[in-house]
Amino acid sequence: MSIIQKDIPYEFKDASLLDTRSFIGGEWVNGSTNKTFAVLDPEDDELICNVADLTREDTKHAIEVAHKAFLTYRKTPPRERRWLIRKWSDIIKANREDLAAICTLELGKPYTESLVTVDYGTSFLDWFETRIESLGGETIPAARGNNRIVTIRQPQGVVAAITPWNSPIAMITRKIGAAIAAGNTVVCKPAPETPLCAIALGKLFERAGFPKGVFNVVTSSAEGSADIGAEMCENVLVKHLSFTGSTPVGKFLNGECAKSMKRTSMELGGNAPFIVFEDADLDGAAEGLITSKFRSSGQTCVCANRILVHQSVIGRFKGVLQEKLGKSLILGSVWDRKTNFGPLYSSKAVEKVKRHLEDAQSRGAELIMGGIPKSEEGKGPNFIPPTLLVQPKGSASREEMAFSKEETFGPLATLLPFGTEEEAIEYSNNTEAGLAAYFYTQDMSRVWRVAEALEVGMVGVRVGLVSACEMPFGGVGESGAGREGGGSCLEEYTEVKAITFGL
Ligand SMILES: NC(=O)c1ccc[n+]([C@@H]2O[C@H](COP(=O)([O-])OP(=O)(O)OC[C@H]3O[C@@H](n4cnc5c(N)ncnc54)[C@H](O)[C@@H]3O)[C@@H](O)[C@H]2O)c1
Ligand SMILES: O=CCCC(=O)O
Repeated sequence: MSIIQKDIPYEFKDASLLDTRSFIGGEWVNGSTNKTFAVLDPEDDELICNVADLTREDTKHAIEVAHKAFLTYRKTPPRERRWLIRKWSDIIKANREDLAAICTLELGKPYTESLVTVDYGTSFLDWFETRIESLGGETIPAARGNNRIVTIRQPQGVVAAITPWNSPIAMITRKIGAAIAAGNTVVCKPAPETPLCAIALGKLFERAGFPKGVFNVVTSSAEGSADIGAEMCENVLVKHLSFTGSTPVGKFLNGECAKSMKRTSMELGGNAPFIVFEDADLDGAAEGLITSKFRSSGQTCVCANRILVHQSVIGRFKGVLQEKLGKSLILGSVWDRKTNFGPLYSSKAVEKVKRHLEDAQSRGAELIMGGIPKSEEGKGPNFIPPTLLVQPKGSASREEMAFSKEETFGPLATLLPFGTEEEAIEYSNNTEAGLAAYFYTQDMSRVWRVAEALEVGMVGVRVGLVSACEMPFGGVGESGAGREGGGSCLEEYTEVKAITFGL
């Protein structure tokens, strides 16, 4: 019997991937209190199912189980770990469509886009697999002639992972895959809005043949998350907290972990500038902006948020963008294969976009297309169409606009005119965040100058998408610390041990 309490236009090939229980030590459990929390469909806010709401005690148990598993899993030879990661990836690929459907159901992401998300998620596992056997140390010439120094890399132990709703497959494979590939065990708390993808990944993990307790999923309600986070930060068996989510929560958890000097990886919020210089290819820049701004309906940490267009081309750029927006974004049911633009994940998200839109308009920005639909014309309670505004030259200071100070996390693009390169860089860097930045120019010396001047972890030059498993993903400033993916992806989850030999 399906756990889904509503009708959806999709038939699962393997309905056993859908479960409402947590996964601890290879067992599927309801938690000590048998309490549950509701998971809603963002397309209509209807109930999908009720999922096990675990407690701090349950989390403590999961950490102990993961620790016990670590004591043997850490000895698993690299080649064996490699085959296990490969098998997990292959099994996910074989269940690609069902997993995408689960993502569509709980995140409201259009089905075709969810397929891309599954592929993005498995790309990390495939990448980690290639790195496992070369995760070695170094030989260091010793100043004392009768000494020899070598380093080895060892896994850390239990890694606690906390993940967000906005990318419920890739944010799990990106951190958990790396931790497990490096020989650690994991307890993961997925976001309360999207626990079903994490549960399904647990089911597929189980089938890959890993020892019990290597990957554990602890589901919890929004109200219970702080308690689970407290256990993860305070339990001495946890050696590393890997968090992806908002900056305020990340700062808090980082502070808690500092009390026991736990290692942390913090992938936090962004506020990406997107600059179109006067010599840019406007077609390419408009396409890049659509990708960067409207991917996942604007709900990614690397989405363009502050869009600067040189004052001499802003009129032409607006026209090109408007035309391309009308052609490339297809709104409709998230189950329709043609749809590539869906609702926001919740009414909370709608409220924020509305606040940013009203704020921009109150400061003089002109609405060109989109806007908040009236309830009778909307495609569901959480739907906002691609919305474009232009700030006329000379009106209120752009630094005061709400989106200049915090990420909108929605499909709202306000074009801001600028005059000089220095002005564009100054505005771009005028934020506590520092995750991604994008710019379009044809001038090679400007490419280097601007790329070096932007205070961020990732720069896109003439591209609207930088995310890729082989690129080190992460930010500076309040966007976090540490990198996921890229060349040092597994090193993040190891400790270096130096061994000095006397001859
Ligand atoms: N830098 C990146 O790689 C990256 C990737 C995706 C999302 N993000 C950021 O994530 C944010 C959106 O995600 P969100 O709204 O789910 O963020 P959030 O911080 O509200 O929640 C993230 C996770 O933390 C949990 N959580 C919340 N309070 C907690 C606490 N006190 N203790 C323990 N866990 C707690 C939530 O339940 C969820 O699982 C955006 O700011 C976005 O930019 C960053
Ligand atoms: O939202 C943040 C992650 C999205 C990505 O990896 O591109």
